[in-house]
Amino acid sequence: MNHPPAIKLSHISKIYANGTVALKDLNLAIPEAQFVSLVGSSGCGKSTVLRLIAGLGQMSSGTIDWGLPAQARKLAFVFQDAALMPWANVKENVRLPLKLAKVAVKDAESLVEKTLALVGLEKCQHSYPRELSGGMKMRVSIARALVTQPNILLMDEPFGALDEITRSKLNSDLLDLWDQQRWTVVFVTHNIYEAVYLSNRVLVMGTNPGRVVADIEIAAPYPRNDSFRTSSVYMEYCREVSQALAIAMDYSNSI
Ligand SMILES: Nc1ncnc2c1ncn2[C@@H]1O[C@H](COP(=O)(O)OP(=O)(O)OP(=O)(O)O)[C@@H](O)[C@H]1O
Repeated sequence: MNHPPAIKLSHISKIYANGTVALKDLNLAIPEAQFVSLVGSSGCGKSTVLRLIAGLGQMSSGTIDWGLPAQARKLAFVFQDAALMPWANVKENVRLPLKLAKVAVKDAESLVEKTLALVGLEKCQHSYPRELSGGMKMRVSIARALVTQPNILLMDEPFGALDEITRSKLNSDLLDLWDQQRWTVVFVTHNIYEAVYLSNRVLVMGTNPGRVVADIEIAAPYPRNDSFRTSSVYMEYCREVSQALAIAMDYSNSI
């Protein structure tokens, strides 16, 4: 049976108030439970796409259609900056969205505990953000998104500020979680290696105006692990994405 896509963007354009044409006639269909990365040079409109999907801003034209009706759709957003509340400990930070959504205390408690365990934060649940490394802060930020039990996860360069080893560990942990939970993920990154490692599909965007110029399926099976990272198949996909990116940049520079 053919399911409708979880998210379908049709003929999306976005012109900001200052006249910047961030997106023009962007079309994109993301099936349910797919892990999709958006890569592209700075300013090509990756974050704009995520923000429009999240409903944070209005499109100038075009439509977004959803596989799930509004009441069943649960989106969560993870930003590069973990933006934790400094006065609250890890557990309180993770509980915050449930508090805002007025979830009953007992239900919230069990959801928070389950989520802390899921992302490996039980041991530091009483720590404050100032006591955490960048990687741990990002785990808290991911936990704060997952505690709402999303079915669509939007991630805007979540690991962009982390060192390579921490990024690589968080990539593996995120993929393990996705394997269990199968949210639909739209992941923005500048890092080709990260995009190929994580994704079912890598979409390369071109600039001026922002649009999708290449749609590359990463057909390697999951679960993926370090042996995938060191395989020739992986390197071949990285090369393919890198070439598509170079073509997109050349084209953008020539117009
Ligand atoms: N609020 C805004 N007002 C005016 N222009 C904006 C606004 N937000 C983004 N832009 C412009 O729209 C274009 C796309 O921006 P966007 O942040 O979506 O790109 P990006 O690909 O995510 O960039 P980066 O990789 O640097 O984060 C850029 O030219 C940017 O300067």
